[in-house]
This record gives sequence, structure tokens and C-alpha cells, in this order.
Amino acid sequence: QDGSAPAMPYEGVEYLVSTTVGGQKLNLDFDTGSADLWVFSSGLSAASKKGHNVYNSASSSTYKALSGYTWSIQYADGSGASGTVGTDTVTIGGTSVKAQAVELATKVSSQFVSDGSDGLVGLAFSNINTVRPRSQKTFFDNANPSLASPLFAAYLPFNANGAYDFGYVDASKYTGSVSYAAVSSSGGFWEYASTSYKVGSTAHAMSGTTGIADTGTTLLLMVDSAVSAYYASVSGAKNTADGWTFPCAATLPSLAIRMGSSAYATIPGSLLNFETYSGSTCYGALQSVGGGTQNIYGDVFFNAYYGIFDSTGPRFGFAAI
Ligand SMILES: O=C(CN1CCCCC1)Nc1ccc2c(c1)OCO2
Repeated sequence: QDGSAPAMPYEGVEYLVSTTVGGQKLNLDFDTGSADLWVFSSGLSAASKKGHNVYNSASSSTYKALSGYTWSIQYADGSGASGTVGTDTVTIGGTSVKAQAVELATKVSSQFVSDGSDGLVGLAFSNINTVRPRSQKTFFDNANPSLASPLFAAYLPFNANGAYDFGYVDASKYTGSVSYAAVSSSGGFWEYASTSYKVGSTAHAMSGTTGIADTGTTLLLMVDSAVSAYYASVSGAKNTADGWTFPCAATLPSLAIRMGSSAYATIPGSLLNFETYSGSTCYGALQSVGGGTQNIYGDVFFNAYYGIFDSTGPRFGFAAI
């Protein structure tokens, strides 16, 4: 059954979706860059639980333990969590999955204790799920057969309430037409070729590079050649130990990213100033991915484009919002 759930912006760093697990309400971070659905659980220390809604499997009549199963995940930002596993009914908007694998956190890193989410809903491909001895399916994989169309979509407007749509594309959430990029899911991500970009109207090659559609990452993280070329056009831009900064008064050029073998997605300069860094110095929404050839297109991308995660293909669709 199709459905749509509101996504509420939280402190400019993520979007939270109210989700019920065994009838218990939690605010979860939907992450298309990972494939584990995990929740803060009653098994956490009191200190870790502080400020969070917590799932208690003992008070759910529909919970079933998966005895001997465990999970442990490390994210690229150094955060992580681990614990035990069971199944329960998970409802997101109007879409319900009966026996969804629910990973109960008995340990979470400090980043999660101070974060606004009560856990994550991983919406990448199930081949990167961390549950052992047998990996588990994502909410989307489980819900897919019941959906009118085998897809979900992310609508994450800047500093405004958004939505995740399951089973249909909502034409009221975008303008113009949808373009598509072919996805290779072997690495577990919604990953596509991304081999050139434009700073303003100047095009540059980015050979052999890919991009992933990652709603769990706040910023745009790209290979150093692209990041350096972008900030070379911003007078006063500096690469500090914390990342790229520039004078807040600077006019930022747009950044167009080639998506697959066809269209470009253009991020306006107005979305590329992330926050004040210090005084009249600002911090960029475009930062270095560190190493490798995989760009991470996070929430800043979705602030400009409705993203369609289509399992037919699979393919990633995008349309300006
Ligand atoms: O770690 C993440 C996203 N992650 C999603 C789950 C919650 C914690 C944050 N993104 C990320 C952060 C830094 C990176 C990176 C990706 O690639 C290289 O550097």
C-alpha cells in the first residue's frame, strides 16, 4: 500500500520521519546511503538514552526476537552503533511492513546520543545490511511488492517540511520533467556515473567518478579536483583544517553535476553556503569527500531536486523542486 510520510528538518543537518515500530513512535533518519533499520532500545545505558524516544521490545505484542542475531555498523563519518535483532511491524505514512527486521541498539556512538534521531531507516540495497548470521531486508525491499510502483521518492526542501513517498511519484512536488541516471547497485548504493560538472557555466571533466544519492549525509561531498575548481572561483575561499570556508559576502556560483550519461542537476549558489563558520566567514555546503572516486550527494542535492529511487533498472530519477 502506497503512502507518504512527512520529513521534518532538524537543525539543518537531517530530516526526521515519525515512524511506528510495534506501535511505538520514533523519529528516524531515513538514510539512502545504508541498509540497516536500527532504533534506540531499552537496552542502552541511561546516559545514551537521554533525550531520545526508545523502543522497548518487551512492550510490543508483535515483536519476535531473532535469537543469536547481531548487527554492527560504522558510518563514513566515524559514528557507529551495534546490538541485537528481532522483527516487528513498522509503519511509515500509510505503508506497513509486518515482519520488518528491527535492529535494537545496545551501543551507540556519541554522535548519535547528541543527534536528534532515535535511529535510522536504511534505504540502500539490502546487500550491505550488517545483520549476521543472515543479512536482513530493508523496509523498501519488504514493502516493494505491495506498492503500486516499485519505487520511493525523497522530497527534502531547504529548511522546510518534506516527505518520503512510497509507491508513487508525486507530480505536485517538482517542476519540469524527470531525468534518470542508470544505477549500479553492486556496491549497495544508489550509485551512478558522474563524470563532469560545471562551475557556473564552465564545464570540467571528472573522469571515472561516480556519485551516490545519500539522504543520510548533510552536505555535498566531492572529489578534490571538483571542490578545488569550485572554490577557485570564490574570492577569499580557504581550505582550513575544518574544510572550505569563504567570506560570507561572496556570491557563490552554481554547481551543475552530471548525473549518469545525460542530464545535469544544477545546485544554485544560494544552497552552497551551509552556515556561518566564524564572524564574517562562512562554511561551504560543498566539501571534500576525502579520497576515492565516489561523490556523496547529500541533503543539499535534495534541497534542489526531488529524488526518485526506482528499483526498475534500477535507476535514480531527479526533477527540480
Ligand atoms: O557518514 C555519513 C552519513 N551517515 C549516515 C548515518 C548517520 C551518520 C552519518 N556521511 C559521510 C560523512 C563523511 C564522509 C562521507 C560520508 O564520505 C567521506 O566522508
